[in-house]
Amino acid sequence: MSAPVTQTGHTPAVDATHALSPVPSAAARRDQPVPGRIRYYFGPMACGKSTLALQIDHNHARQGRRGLLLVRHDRSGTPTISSRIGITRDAIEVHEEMNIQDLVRAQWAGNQRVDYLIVDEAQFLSPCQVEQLAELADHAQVDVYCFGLAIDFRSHLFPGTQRLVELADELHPVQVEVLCWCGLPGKFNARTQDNRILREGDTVLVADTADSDPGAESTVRYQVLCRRHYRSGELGPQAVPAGQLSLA
Ligand SMILES: Nc1ncnc2c1ncn2[C@@H]1O[C@H](COP(=O)(O)OP(=O)(O)O)[C@@H](O)[C@H]1O
Ligand SMILES: Cc1cn([C@H]2C[C@H](O)[C@@H](COP(=O)(O)O)O2)c(=O)[nH]c1=O
Repeated sequence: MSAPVTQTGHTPAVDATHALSPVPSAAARRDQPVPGRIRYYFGPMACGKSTLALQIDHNHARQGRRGLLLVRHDRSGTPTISSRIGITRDAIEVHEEMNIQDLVRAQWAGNQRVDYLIVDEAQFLSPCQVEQLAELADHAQVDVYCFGLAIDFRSHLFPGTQRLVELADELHPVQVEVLCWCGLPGKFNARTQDNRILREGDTVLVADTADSDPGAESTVRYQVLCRRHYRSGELGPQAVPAGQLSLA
């Protein structure tokens, strides 16, 4: 790009500070509260999101930080964050109309500080509730840890996930791979019934990857697949035995 030319035809001396307004000095910045960070940990079903949520809460709480555990539609049907690895904690159910800022304000009113929020099944938050998390991070310095699915059974972003992807400071794919029956890493959460993939239906349908009642007919469940097998609809030879390790 060439330098601007003035009306008199002279090229002005380049002023490196010309275009941008100055950021505050380091000393001035010390007076500014640092905003909280929003982190979104995402991955397919059963990759370990709830386990990670409880681990992060544990590590913060043991250092004296105060957090709130939030969840929407846990598989257990109760307001808990429940990990398939066996650990479970009570949580606050985020109802559809709940204002998360009001929830935190109610804690403040009871003289309880809130340093961080852990939100499991965050894909089910409304975009408006994600905005409320951003407000808490920016104006109340609350750190926000969200855990959830990226895509629904039709392979589209959940609305809550979309807003989180747009607003979060950090996006973290969970590292533990869930394998498709063919051995490739799976990313797609297929909704299945009677050994075939369902492509139509409500976005929200709480169910597990394991067959809760293998004897029963027509159980809706989920199966994690690679893209090729999600698109072709091939569910593999048969269900793989659920647990390889005993938690006894
Ligand atoms: N019996 C087991 N032995 C060891 N690890 C297990 C067992 N059952 C489940 N897990 C681990 O727990 C993960 C599922 O954790 P969970 O937090 O419930 O997942 P998500 O919240 O992503 O659905 C599995 O991917 C696996 O790594
Ligand atoms: C893909 C998909 C999933 N769900 C539900 C099914 C489970 O109850 C949760 C995900 O639980 P996990 O902790 O990640 O295993 O979400 C849904 O309602 N709609 C969907 O499209």
